Amino acid sequence: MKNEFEWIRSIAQEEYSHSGVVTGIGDDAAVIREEEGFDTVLAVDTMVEGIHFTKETMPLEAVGHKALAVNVSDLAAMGAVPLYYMVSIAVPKTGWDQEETGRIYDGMKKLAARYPMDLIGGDTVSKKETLVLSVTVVGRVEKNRQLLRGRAEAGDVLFLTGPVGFSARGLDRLLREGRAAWDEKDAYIQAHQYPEPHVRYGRVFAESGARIAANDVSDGIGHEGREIAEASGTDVTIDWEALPFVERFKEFEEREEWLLHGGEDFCLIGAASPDVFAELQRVLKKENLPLYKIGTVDAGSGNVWLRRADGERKLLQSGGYTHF
Ligand SMILES: Nc1ncnc2c1ncn2[C@@H]1O[C@H](COP(=O)(O)OP(=O)(O)OP(=O)(O)O)[C@@H](O)[C@H]1O
Ligand SMILES: Cc1ncc(C[n+]2csc(CCOP(=O)(O)O)c2C)c(N)n1
Ligand SMILES: [Mg+2]
Ligand SMILES: [Mg+2]
Ligand SMILES: [Mg+2]
Repeated sequence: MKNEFEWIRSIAQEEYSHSGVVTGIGDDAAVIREEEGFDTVLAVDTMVEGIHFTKETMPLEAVGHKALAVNVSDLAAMGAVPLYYMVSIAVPKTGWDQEETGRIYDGMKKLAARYPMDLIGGDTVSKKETLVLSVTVVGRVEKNRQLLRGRAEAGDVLFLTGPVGFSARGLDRLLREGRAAWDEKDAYIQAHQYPEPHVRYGRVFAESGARIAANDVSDGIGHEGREIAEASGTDVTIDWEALPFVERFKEFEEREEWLLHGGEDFCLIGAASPDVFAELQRVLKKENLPLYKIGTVDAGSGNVWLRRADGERKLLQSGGYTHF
């Protein structure tokens, strides 16, 4: 077994992909240098064993993948390019070994290599009972091009960059069946275990320079739609029948819960004028990236409405996972 310092050396990268790393792992803090013309974007999200995953719902590589992915997703929601990450890991004194924590890092490194992102630091501590993994990410976006939640206006199209409800449907099965449900070919299990952050969408939105509101879907479109509505001083209306793949959920009693409040989907929900939406759809189509119109932004004050095929609207109550 390696001691704490040998272990840190073992997870450190041998070289960095970005020349902006002035000082990486091995000193009191990291030093990075940003280029002219860009703003730095920072986010941190934490995954806690027993709350965000268990050893039955997630392979350890997936825990690493998802801990980084949920953070990259916040960068995507700001239109940023992912560059660097830092990892704080609190490992229980019993029940976890170094081979297992190594697999969490393998999952993070595999995802990081795709962008690429460099691991430039972190922290290692022990604790009782459950593992806690906190990832801080650093990205950059062209000056003043960041995407914000508060940019929606009445008359806008409400859109989604991918399906929702898949992760919640996968989790439902994982909580009942545990490892027996792990299946690389099952889209719902994969959506829960290996969410794909929508970085490319965020970049297309930011590069367009158009007025676009965006938020990533960690807590369900009911919640994220409300955040856009509140920040923009509007209402939003979700058309139930327009939700991507809604027909696959017809037979399930939990369909509203999964699609509207399930969360952990990590696609983007956003708003843009009808003209901008049509142009984005055209540009994204060339890259085989779908963009779904799921509703409208209306004059109002932070409400979320759900509209059925017959046009009937009902106010959507708050839902989704809350920690307090
Ligand atoms: N404990 C905290 N201290 C300081 N700021 C916080 C804290 N928790 C959240 N924030 C800030 O509040 C804002 C919203 O955070 P929140 O975590 O809800 O967003 P998110 O990461 O998009 O959602 P999720 O955590 O569900 O993925 C962000 O600006 C975030 O930095
Ligand atoms: C074992 C297990 N039980 C329940 C869930 C569901 N869950 C946990 S946190 C969260 C919202 C996003 O978290 P945050 O607000 O911290 O971003 C959701 C939907 C899970 N993933 N694993
Ligand atoms: Mg957060
Ligand atoms: Mg977010
Ligand atoms: Mg987040």
